[in-house]
Amino acid sequence: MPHMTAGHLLKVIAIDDQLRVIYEDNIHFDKDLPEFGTHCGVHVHSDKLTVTSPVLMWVKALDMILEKMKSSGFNFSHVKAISGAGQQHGSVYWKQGASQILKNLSPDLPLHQLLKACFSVSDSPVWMDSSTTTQCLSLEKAAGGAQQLANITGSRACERFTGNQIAKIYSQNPEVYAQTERISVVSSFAASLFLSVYAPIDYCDGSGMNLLQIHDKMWSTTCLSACAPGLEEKLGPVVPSSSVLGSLSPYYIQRYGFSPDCKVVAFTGDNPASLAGMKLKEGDIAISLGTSDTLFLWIQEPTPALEGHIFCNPVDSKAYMALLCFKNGSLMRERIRDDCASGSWDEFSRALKCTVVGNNGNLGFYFDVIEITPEAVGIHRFNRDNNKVPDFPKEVEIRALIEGQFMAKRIHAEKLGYKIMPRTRILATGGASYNKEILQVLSDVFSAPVYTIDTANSACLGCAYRAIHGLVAQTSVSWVDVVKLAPEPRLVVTPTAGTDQVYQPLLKRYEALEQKVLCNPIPSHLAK
Ligand SMILES: Nc1ncnc2c1ncn2[C@@H]1O[C@H](COP(=O)(O)OP(=O)(O)O)[C@@H](O)[C@H]1O
Ligand SMILES: O=C(CO)[C@@H](O)[C@H](O)COP(=O)(O)O
Repeated sequence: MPHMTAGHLLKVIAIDDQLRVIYEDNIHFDKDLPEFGTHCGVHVHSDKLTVTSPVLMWVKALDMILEKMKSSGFNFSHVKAISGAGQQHGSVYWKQGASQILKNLSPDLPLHQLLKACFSVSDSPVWMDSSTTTQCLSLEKAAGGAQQLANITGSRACERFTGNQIAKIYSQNPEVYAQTERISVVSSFAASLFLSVYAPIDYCDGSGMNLLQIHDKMWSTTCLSACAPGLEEKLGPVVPSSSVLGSLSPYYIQRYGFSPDCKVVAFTGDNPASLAGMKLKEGDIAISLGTSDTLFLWIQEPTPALEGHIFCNPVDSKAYMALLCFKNGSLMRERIRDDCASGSWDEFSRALKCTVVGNNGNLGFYFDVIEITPEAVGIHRFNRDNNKVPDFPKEVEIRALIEGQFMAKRIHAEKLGYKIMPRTRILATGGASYNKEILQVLSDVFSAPVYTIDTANSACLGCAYRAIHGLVAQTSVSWVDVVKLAPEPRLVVTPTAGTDQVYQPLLKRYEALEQKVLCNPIPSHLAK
């Protein structure tokens, strides 16, 4: 059961009926599709706030990965269902007439040639974009304030959320908006490619738009009309995340040999998909260390706040998930790795091993790009006396980065009401969860054991499980039954004895220093 997710890679996993992974591969946007000139899959524009990806790059990556599967001899005819995930909040703008082209795809040609003329916006805004502050302010005003908007949609207005991105396109280019017949999020866009008709947005990814009422799962008319006219029609319906959307398009049956019985199950966001892939239980805390770092929890009763987000739950339509997003994740770690560890993860890990827990009181904040949690930018280093210092020795810098990233996660999770208990398990995923030394710091800072699943690619795996769930969700088979054969998370590290005493005072200091960093004005060229 293949399925797709888009970060700076397009990935695929296929599993068999015992939930064993039988195929896994990816396309690296920068390396495999250099003609699009992206860095980490995106273009950062000169204002440093606008961040986009070429939509045709995503389409071509899908062509490439399917061709790779075909040449490796993958048997497409056995696939019963496809589901997938995409980075959250990013959006795709289909031009008037695109639905007709989509319906009549010739199996002789690759998708990127067939769909060339289908998009009214060729560079899709992605989750890293933070250029819509004006639109956020007016949306909060229209909803009766930031908290009120959070009560309705699960989040206060956020620059990257799709409603604000649409509002920006409408206000700057009303003619482009008028030429758009349908707006998809990245996940529903990918599902549309497999269906050859526009796919509905699922409840869960819909909750990352500042447009959906998370309680009754209907579009909010107040929010829609505050963003752009006629928006409901361009967004189409929303559906439960486990819905079967329809059968796979004949294009794939003829070109790759899929079965005509293969179903497409609703696609969703990458973080919700990870929640599914990790078999999260109540009380667990999931930390994804991907391009962005995210922390999420399964919750029953949503209490939206000004910080963090509440999304509908991807596997239980009565439940929710809470999420915190940290923008300076892997790319920040890579930058410090390149500056302080000659570009080698091994050298980076050695530095973590040879430095002491608590870093002798040295603390750092590392935000190359404007951070989401907390809202701050720049690199700020403090010695044990809380004095700002211009630099640290290389090993100290590496530990300060990793300890700082995890202290921020613990502090902000606790602000959301999360309490670390003796039975707390941290489930780690994403590219950096391959790194045991990084996970040891995570375990020490949280004073809790860290588990991983066999693939760091939990979003992809979660969608394979969701594909099976979609097929049986109409019957009485529950999610828990569907994933019962899936391997249990594996214990990787436990907290080093005595570290809690070291981190308790450091966490207090970090929280106080964070306030100082916030107070520093954001440089005017980066001001939101
Ligand atoms: N051994 C490692 N140590 C730390 N980070 C790593 C290691 N291997 C890969 N990574 C990081 O993982 C990131 C990719 O994570 P991934 O979860 O695949 O990304 P995405 O969020 O785009 O799906 C890379 O940017 C890289 O920095
Ligand atoms: O904006 C968020 C969550 O709110 C991000 O987590 C995106 O969903 C992008 O994910 P990655 O590319 O880091 O996987």
